[in-house]
Amino acid sequence: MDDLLVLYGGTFDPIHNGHLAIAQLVRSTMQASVHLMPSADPPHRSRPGATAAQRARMLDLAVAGEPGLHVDRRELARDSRSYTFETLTGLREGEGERRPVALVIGADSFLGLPTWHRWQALFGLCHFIVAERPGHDLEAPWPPALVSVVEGRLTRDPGMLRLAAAGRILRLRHPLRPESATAIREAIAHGDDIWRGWVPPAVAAYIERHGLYRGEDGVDRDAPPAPL
Ligand SMILES: Nc1ncnc2c1ncn2[C@@H]1O[C@H](COP(=O)(O)OP(=O)(O)OP(=O)(O)O)[C@@H](O)[C@H]1O
Ligand SMILES: O=C(O)c1ccc[n+]([C@@H]2O[C@H](COP(=O)([O-])O)[C@@H](O)[C@H]2O)c1
Repeated sequence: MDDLLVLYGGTFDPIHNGHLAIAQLVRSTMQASVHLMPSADPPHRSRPGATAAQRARMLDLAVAGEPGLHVDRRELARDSRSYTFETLTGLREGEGERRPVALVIGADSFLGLPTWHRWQALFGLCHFIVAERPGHDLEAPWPPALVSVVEGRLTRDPGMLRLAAAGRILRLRHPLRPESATAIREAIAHGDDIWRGWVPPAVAAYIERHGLYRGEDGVDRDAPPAPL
């Protein structure tokens, strides 16, 4: 069987130290590279405060000098909303059916899985690696739809994710990470410097240089377009 491919999808608007800590933990737990995969600008909901190109550039800066962490731009090649089902279906066309593929998601995303496009089919396409997150208790009762599909899939053994191509759910145990991209954007918009400690220094410098997240909706519309 081919080696495990680990993807960590997100808006990353911007990437923060919580994302990075989880990516590092997954790298060491799974003994595998982790590919951070920014989603495209969604056309049908409020757009991110930074463009897709800027969000991907901040990811590049965050993983520079981090062996085993990479940026995967496959969702940026499409100009429509990136449904994970479509991303993984496309990936399977290239990688085949047998390669183990795992998707890293936080507890909030996991508990909301039944709202995702063709979510039940995802278990035929990938494993899930679930990170705990403050305010989203994985011990509390789960949505009933999730319970019925998840049954028999949960594992605490990372090795299980290499024994099949898809379908397992690995729960990570780790110290909770309080960072959130919303809190970062809000702090910047309010002129509060606290956010600087929540992102890697190179990302903080990029945000400042490009005047990101200063406007009401996170976009500084008066700023001249800055080169990436
Ligand atoms: N502090 C955290 N702890 C655990 N998981 C996290 C944390 N922050 C983000 N994640 C997970 O990482 C993935 C990508 O997150 P995303 O880019 O949406 O960041 P976010 O901080 O949740 O952003 P926002 O506040 O804009 O919703 C999601 O699955 C999310 O659950
Ligand atoms: O496919 C879907 O319906 C779907 C719905 C919500 C989120 N996702 C994916 O989940 C990941 C985290 O999303 P977000 O919005 O929390 O950054 C990201 O890769 C999204 O593309 C996917």
